[in-house]
Amino acid sequence: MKKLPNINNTQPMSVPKTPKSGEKEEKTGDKEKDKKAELAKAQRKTQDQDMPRFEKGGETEIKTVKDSYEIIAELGRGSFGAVFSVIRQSDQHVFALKCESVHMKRAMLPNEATALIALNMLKSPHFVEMIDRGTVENRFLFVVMKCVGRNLWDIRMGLDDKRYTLTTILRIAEQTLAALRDLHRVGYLHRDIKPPNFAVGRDGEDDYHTIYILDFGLCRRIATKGKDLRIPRVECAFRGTTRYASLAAHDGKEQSRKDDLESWWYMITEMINHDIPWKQLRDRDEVAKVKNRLREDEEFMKKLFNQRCYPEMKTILTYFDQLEYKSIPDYDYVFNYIRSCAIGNKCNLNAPPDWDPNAKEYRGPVYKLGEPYIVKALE
Ligand SMILES: Nc1ncnc2c1ncn2[C@@H]1O[C@H](COP(=O)(O)OP(=O)(O)OP(=O)(O)O)[C@@H](O)[C@H]1O
Repeated sequence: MKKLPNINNTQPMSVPKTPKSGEKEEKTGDKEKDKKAELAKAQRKTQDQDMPRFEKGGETEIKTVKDSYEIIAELGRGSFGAVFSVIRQSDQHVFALKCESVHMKRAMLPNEATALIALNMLKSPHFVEMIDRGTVENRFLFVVMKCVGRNLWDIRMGLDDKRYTLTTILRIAEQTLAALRDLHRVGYLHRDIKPPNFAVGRDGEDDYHTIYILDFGLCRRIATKGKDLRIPRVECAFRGTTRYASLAAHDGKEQSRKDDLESWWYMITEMINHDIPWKQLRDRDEVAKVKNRLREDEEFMKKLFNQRCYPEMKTILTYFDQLEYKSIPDYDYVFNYIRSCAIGNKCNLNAPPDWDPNAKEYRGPVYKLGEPYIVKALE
């Protein structure tokens, strides 16, 4: 086996402990559950066998018509398959290679690749560039894209007390909001907004303070040429992750831009309060009940925030709740409340983010106000 180069910047990623993304968690009896679990285990085994086997020697290179890529390390493994760091042989640049077994019941990677192509038409600092794609016959599909660093869940789990500072949270809020706005501008919904699906640039690189949006396996195209929004389906299967799912997703309704934003609100709320009241709950209906209580019981919400950012976060949630399926959210309005939260709490916005405490100052992308919703170049 070839000697592998040492890639200092590539950090292995642990599997996030957040609830996993799901499609349809049906309520079934014990026997049926066991049968399903066994089937899933068998399917998982086949999928695992389909993945590149670079560690056992031999399989270190993946070829496409454009180039060839040497596998260096495994970055993550999930329900979909696996992500590896690779070196492009023509120029020795590092990229990430995301693989999905051809034996998946429902292929997600082709959807992700189509979305990435559309996203790359807009030069957003929060999108990773997809540079290549291909198939290894009868085993796996793959896409080659920019390699990023740790995700927002893993970073938090590695901090003292597992807590971000408020300054970092508000920077995260600002960048992830901009990422969502840009995604929606290209005509896509994400439908699985959660901390593991955002990652920062790689340590030591210029973009270490930039946050990227990842994992478009569940995303859905909502806009097409000349048409802003698809007609909503009457009933939809659950898509997303229970902890961060919007109330509409809980109700089996068609999701739209407002639902990604509602998930974003739960994600930021969890960071501000170091917790979320429905964290321990597994039943989706029980989780929805607590999310509803947040709206109905002012004291419950006040207590949750313990004064920190309460007025701003409450205003933002009230605004999201007023939006309809077809509404184009006012992202700048939300950003202004995030900024006012930073000013009210005397945050030093020049401070570096918690994942880079030794940096002189913050150098992430700043939120741009007044971005047109319809992007002319994409029309
Ligand atoms: N471009 C990339 N560069 C570096 N690491 C990446 C990249 N894309 C994904 N990863 C890492 O690989 C892991 C899995 O990736 P991703 O979230 O895309 O897959 P997933 O399994 O579909 O997600 P889920 O956990 O929702 O099932 C994550 O830990 C993520 O941080």
